[in-house]
Amino acid sequence: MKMNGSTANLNQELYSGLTIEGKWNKKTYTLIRKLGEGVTGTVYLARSLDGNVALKLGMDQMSIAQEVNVLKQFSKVQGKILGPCLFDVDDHETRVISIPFYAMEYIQGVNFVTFMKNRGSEWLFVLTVQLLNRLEDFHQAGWVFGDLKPDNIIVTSDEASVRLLDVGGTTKLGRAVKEYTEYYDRGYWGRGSRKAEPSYDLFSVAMMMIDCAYPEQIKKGKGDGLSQLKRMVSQSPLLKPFKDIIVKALTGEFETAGEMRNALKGERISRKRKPTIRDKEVSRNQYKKVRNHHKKKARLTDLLFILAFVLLLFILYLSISLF
Ligand SMILES: Nc1ncnc2c1ncn2[C@@H]1O[C@H](COP(=O)(O)OP(=O)(O)OP(=O)(O)O)[C@@H](O)[C@H]1O
Repeated sequence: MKMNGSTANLNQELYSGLTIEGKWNKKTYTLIRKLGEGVTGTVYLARSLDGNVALKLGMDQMSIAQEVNVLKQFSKVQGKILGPCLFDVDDHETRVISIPFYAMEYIQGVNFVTFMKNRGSEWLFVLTVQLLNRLEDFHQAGWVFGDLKPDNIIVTSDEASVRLLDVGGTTKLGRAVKEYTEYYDRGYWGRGSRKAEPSYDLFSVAMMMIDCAYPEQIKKGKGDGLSQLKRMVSQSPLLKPFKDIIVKALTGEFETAGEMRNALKGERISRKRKPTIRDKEVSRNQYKKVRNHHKKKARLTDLLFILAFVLLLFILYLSISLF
């Protein structure tokens, strides 16, 4: 990530251990450690009187205000968790500059792709379904997430649930996507426009699923991007069950996140119904067991029948010899 002049100035003013007090609301925050840095500012884990929070500090009043606006709008969407909760908005005054900041819910966990390391298709199914549910909430509230990438998708440490971070890229449906990362952008791969519509986010979901299957991001070749991506999808055992669904998301065939989620669920149901080689082996063994059991039973009945017959002959012989 490029660091501009103002981000460098900002970083000179901030360090772990520093306690800042908001100019207006007078709440204090002690910076614990840096969580990350984006184009619009730096995010710190900080301690407040109410517990730990994520504090985003920036140099540009306008971009911080825009992010705050988006977070405020999200909080109006009842009953849905769209982004992190917003707690406080204020300014930190130093001797030389004024640093606007906001405090939000600290979401603890690891990013989507890191979480998927050494995990199989079942986890990929569970997490992608959760992610699609989150995106569906966004779309239904009239937004496209836009800058969907592993860093912005956290799988929480407590209950492995998917949460979305960084509202900087969220764009109203129908407008041009505000912020994107080339690799996850369908325009870059020649697969459509940057118009904010659900299929824009679904392309990024497909790219992230591909990310989970390879240790490094794919380098885009010279030819047709789609053929290259399709090849990567078919070569991966992790992605095999979702192959057709990923390709559909790459080619914009799903209109909503719900459609993609239902396709994943449908695929899983049919996968469970199809007997696997192991299932077949188990039922073959069971069949052998039952057959042997029947054979043994038949042999015993034959033996009993012969014994009864011999006994009858013996009784007959005795009665003839006696009379
Ligand atoms: N609420 C939060 N809880 C936990 N970590 C967070 C939170 N918000 C941000 N982070 C961390 O801080 C990093 C920087 O976040 P930020 O939103 O500033 O920018 P970004 O997504 O990296 O980049 P850009 O500004 O270019 O979109 C994130 O990648 C994430 O690791």
